[in-house]
Amino acid sequence: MTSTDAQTAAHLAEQDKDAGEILTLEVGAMAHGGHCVARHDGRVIFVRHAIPGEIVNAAVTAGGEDARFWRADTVSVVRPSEFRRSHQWKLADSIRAHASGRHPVGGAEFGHITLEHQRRLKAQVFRDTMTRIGQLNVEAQVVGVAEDEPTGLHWRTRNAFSVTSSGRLAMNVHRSATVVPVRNIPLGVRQLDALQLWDIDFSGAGRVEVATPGHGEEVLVVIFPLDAVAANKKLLEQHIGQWRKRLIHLPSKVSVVVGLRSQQFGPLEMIRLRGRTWLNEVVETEKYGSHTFRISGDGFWQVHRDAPETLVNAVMDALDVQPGQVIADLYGGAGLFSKFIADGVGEDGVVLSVEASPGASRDARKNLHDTKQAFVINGLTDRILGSWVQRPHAPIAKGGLADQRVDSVVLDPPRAGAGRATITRIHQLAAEKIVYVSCDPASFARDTKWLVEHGWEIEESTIYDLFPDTFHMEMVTTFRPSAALRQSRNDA
Ligand SMILES: C[S@@+](CC[C@H](N)C(=O)[O-])C[C@H]1O[C@@H](n2cnc3c(N)ncnc32)[C@H](O)[C@@H]1O
Repeated sequence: MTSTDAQTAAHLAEQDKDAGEILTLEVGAMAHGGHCVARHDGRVIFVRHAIPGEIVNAAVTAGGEDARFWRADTVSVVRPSEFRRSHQWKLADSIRAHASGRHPVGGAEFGHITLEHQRRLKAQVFRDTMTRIGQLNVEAQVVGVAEDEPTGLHWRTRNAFSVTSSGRLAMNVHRSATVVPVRNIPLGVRQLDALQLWDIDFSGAGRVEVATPGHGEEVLVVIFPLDAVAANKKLLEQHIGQWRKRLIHLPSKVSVVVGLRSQQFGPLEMIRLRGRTWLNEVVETEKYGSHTFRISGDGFWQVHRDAPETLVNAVMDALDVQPGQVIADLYGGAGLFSKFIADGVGEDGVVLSVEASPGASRDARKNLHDTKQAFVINGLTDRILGSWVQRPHAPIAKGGLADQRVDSVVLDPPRAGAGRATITRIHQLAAEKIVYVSCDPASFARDTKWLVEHGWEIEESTIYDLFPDTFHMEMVTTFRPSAALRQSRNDA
């Protein structure tokens, strides 16, 4: 143990009586979540900021006699991997952070690994997760975005910040409420750093979200007040007055709103401080044309600057849309896929875009208003599917399918996946094809297992590296009915 490692042990032990012990570990495979699996005295330890095959000194960050497993952060490397490089972001670099007596911020846990090897590890994590949870052997290739820098930096168009007690933008330490002020975001698009939001005092805010589209100059800043501020009208007004003054010097293309939300999926009340409550996102593809989308302050949008184009191409290629088809776009957001699918099915076809958030559904209605074949249905996927399955003869506006059969289903659920009930209902639609867009291998593996139990087979699966320098990945997978499922449908 070096003297720096000893300092690390001391500062960790101050915060958690079980933590702080420095262990020398030979680390094994990368697991889902961005940590390598190691063993010490018969105990499993999840080690972050390491690379499979390395020997590292790691400081225990969560321990305890009764814990099923411990967690540890690499603080120095005894035998480095040939794929190790110096971390791209000082505040997220575990080795430099612990050497200066603090924890690294979360969000760039693969920054110490060469981009090529990050992608190999993502393929391995996907394969292992599919075997362990999905009980299936699936190989998928990892495809990067062609324009990505070899460093894996400068791609995030959506960035969320905590706020320090003195009002500065900050990032959270992994699994912790501890915040670290930031003065740049290396993973963010360059336009974000240029705004210098770090110099602004956001006192009174609990969170600040910044949307900086990959293509264009518009920016939307959403300030979420602390609960105590949101609950006190006079205090809120005071802070709004201060934020308005402090943000006055920002370029004219920067819109700022205050966001107040009372419940998940409830509408976001937006108080406009300057500019608009939404921005435009332009999606240009060579094969499927271009569209502009209006995205409000609380609306979901794919995070990598080139993710919308990449996923539209992948989903449209997988669907192979034909004129006149009926296609369900579940978890449809602001209508990204629905808009391109609507072009493909044409006026004789139907697109059913299902989305739970009222704000995103409002955006979807605006984005799809000139396509009469597209219907935006606001509600929970599970409930809408239940209604389609039970009342297929009812008109679409009354919760039915107007007697039409769904040809293909696209689903792009949040990280938690779709869940068993929703998967069963999707199966009951008896479509010819399911295209599943997933950002989480574990929930995807679980949902796949249920689809396979219902008789579906994977035709093709591709992993898109839309989150470089992090452990996250995006999968697009096409499922087809197996021969047995087809037979049982014919027999029915
Ligand atoms: C990963 S995003 C995908 C959005 C869209 N496909 C896109 O690419 O822009 C998931 C979306 O599902 C919505 N959502 C989450 N849970 C839902 C549910 N149970 N039913 C319907 N929509 C849901 C979220 O509001 C979000 O817009």
